[in-house]
Amino acid sequence: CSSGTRFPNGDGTDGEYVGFATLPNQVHRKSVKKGFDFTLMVAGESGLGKSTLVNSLFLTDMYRDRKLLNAEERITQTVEITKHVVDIEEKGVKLRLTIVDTPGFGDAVNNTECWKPVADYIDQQFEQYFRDESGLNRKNIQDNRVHCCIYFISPFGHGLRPLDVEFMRALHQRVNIVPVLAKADTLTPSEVERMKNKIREEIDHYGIRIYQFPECDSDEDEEFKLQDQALKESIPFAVIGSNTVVEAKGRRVRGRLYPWGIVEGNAMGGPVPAGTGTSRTPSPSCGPHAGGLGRGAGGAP
Ligand SMILES: Nc1nc2c(ncn2[C@@H]2O[C@H](COP(=O)(O)OP(=O)(O)OP(=O)(O)O)[C@@H](O)[C@H]2O)c(=O)[nH]1
Repeated sequence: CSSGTRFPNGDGTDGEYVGFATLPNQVHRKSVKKGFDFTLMVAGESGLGKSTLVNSLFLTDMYRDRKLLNAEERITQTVEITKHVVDIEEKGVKLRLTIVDTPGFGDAVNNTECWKPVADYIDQQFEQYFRDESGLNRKNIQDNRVHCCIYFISPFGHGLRPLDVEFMRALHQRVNIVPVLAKADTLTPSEVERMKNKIREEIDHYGIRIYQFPECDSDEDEEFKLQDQALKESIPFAVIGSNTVVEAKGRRVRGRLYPWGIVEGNAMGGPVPAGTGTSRTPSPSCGPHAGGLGRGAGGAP
């Protein structure tokens, strides 16, 4: 027995079916029309390339308000929590993406509770959303809750620093943390692997709860399952950011130009040998495979 009804068209043919079976379609249509809100936060020690990566991820100059000459110079130190909003549309689906850039910590003489302003900011957004949801006008609530925090870990240490542990432990109950190994172009592939292992061990050891990717559906095909597995195993992702566009083999790419070659900073390319060295570029740099292969036969810095 079905509760649905088929409304006939004017010409006597069967019309649109209306019943609860159409609910998923209705919800889908409504959500697509309304668009989605997503807020991404970047946090971590000062100078690890947070602002740069945000800029390179979205292929835009999110810091154009900073009054300096060009994009590279405009990335100056972030001294307060700043918010940038971009409206993105892909195949008719709208996304209002908010990036929250937080001041890097570690510069001050006393770094005690340096995580506090960030934790307070996240709490305030929750409280605002809760207030809006409890209010009368619930139709047009702006969701500013922080959905994800990309946490930058220094490539220059030997794993997590005490401040990293403190910071992530202060945030892990509040937000989904995705740890990344910053400036991966400064490490060789084996160094990247070693650092990743160390960081994974320490995350476990200190009981830090990072974001867990959802389980893959059992009916997915094998290739997808393997990709999914590789993605999960490559956490913390190694990342490389760049604000400058460089030319490599006739292609203009966002990358970092070194005396021995180019490290491509976008999630797009394969190897782009440049100059006389046999350097290679990681591909893709913003994803799990970013291995930081910047050092070529031309010599390390
Ligand atoms: N080698 C290398 N350098 C990078 C990378 N990303 C950024 N940089 C450089 O690192 C410096 C600091 O970058 P920012 O993006 O300002 O760093 P931040 O983490 O936002 O710094 P704060 O504003 O102090 O929090 C700049 O000179 C960047 O050009 C990277 O992937 N590799």
